[in-house]
Amino acid sequence: MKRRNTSKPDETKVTTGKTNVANSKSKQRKEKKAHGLATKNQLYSGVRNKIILIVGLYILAGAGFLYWHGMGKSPELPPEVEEEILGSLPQDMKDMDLPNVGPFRKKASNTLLPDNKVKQTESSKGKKSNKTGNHAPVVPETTLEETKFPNFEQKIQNELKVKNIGDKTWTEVKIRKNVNNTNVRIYTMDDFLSSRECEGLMKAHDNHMKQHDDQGPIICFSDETTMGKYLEQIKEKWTKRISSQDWTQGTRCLNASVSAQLNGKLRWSHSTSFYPGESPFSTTFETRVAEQTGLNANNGGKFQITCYPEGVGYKLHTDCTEGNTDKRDRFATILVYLNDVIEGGQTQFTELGVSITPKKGKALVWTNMDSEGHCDVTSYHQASPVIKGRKCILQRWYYYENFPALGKRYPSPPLPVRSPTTPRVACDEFTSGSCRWYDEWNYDHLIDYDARSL
Ligand SMILES: O=C(O)CCC(=O)C(=O)O
Ligand SMILES: [Fe+2]
Repeated sequence: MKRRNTSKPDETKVTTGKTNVANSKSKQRKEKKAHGLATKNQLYSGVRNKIILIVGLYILAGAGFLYWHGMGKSPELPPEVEEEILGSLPQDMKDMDLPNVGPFRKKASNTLLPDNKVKQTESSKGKKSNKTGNHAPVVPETTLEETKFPNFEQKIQNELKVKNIGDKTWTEVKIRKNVNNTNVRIYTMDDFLSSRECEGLMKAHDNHMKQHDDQGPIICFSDETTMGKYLEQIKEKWTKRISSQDWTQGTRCLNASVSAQLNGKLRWSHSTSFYPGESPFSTTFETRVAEQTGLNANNGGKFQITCYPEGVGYKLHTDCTEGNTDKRDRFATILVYLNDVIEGGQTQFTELGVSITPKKGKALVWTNMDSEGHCDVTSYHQASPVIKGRKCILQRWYYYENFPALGKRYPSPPLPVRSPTTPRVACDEFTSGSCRWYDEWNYDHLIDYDARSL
């Protein structure tokens, strides 16, 4: 654009010169010369333009040909990527042939939930860490019969051993803060996922979200105080006082009608989950992870795609449970950025002074626990809010000690009563813009579930 503007005045000058020199022979000669030059220039530029046009057409035709023949496709990813990744995701776990795991095992739902109100959240006080991610593992009871999973193999994942393959190399991220002792190791690798894989995953997530378009979520809060803080933040748009009838009994979730009124007023990120074996991509990914990080596929849980809009981040948390005694906990996390973010959205390890900027295809892998299976609190991290653009990531958590139901879809809890496609929004640990929308339900919002884990 700029070039065209600067060259245009020069052309005008030549034309003006031509008309003003008509009476002088020398000027006429100059004029002829100038005219000749202009004609030659026109001729040259005509030829040049033609060449550019022909070369351009060839390039276009070549690109089209290559595209048609599948060049540039990542060999690992099948063509209908969004179908492959998420197309077959079951929306409802009712039909799945899974053992009855979790807190509902062998219990009728009427014996499960006491006549509790959300106010009664003493149970949550008993939690070891109130900053553990709301997606913290929901570990089914140990009595789960292993015979139901004949191929289950007990494995311990107590180390992260990154390996460079070809020109794909890991860089160890330097810890910038003085910490006395940390077991956290952080590595990054560019282009861990190809462009096509990243785009495919985002597209799959977006398409999956569209299926929920007409289904407003049910909104759950970790407790009433937290809810108060969120509502305070939107006080210009929300004046209603929440009373006990506004909750679904036995849960920390608002009922469907109040949730619907709140919908669109709070902001949140969106997560889509898929499980090992539900798509060819899951196998491609876990094989690549195993080869390049030593993280054993059998110790991996679900896969989670999360997209954050502007203004949304994710609270400061650990992926493992602080003070854990149970080693069925998240030893390591792998996170791949699926797109570039214009501004904001860094993954920040606050105790370690580390901040990673999202970059399409880049993987970030780190340890959350020590080699004995204790959660390391120096692994606290947060997603800083996206300032401009959108941020999408793929995450998978690898457990220190695996268990039979790891990486399997759990049967959904019966409460709140909802349609099979009703999503859930979890707002906890108040930090501006830390709510998350989930396409599946776990047990975190059930008062009784917390009480059981006391
Ligand atoms: O989005 C990020 O950068 C971090 C997300 C995260 O830590 C999590 O979801 O557990
Ligand atoms: Fe995390």
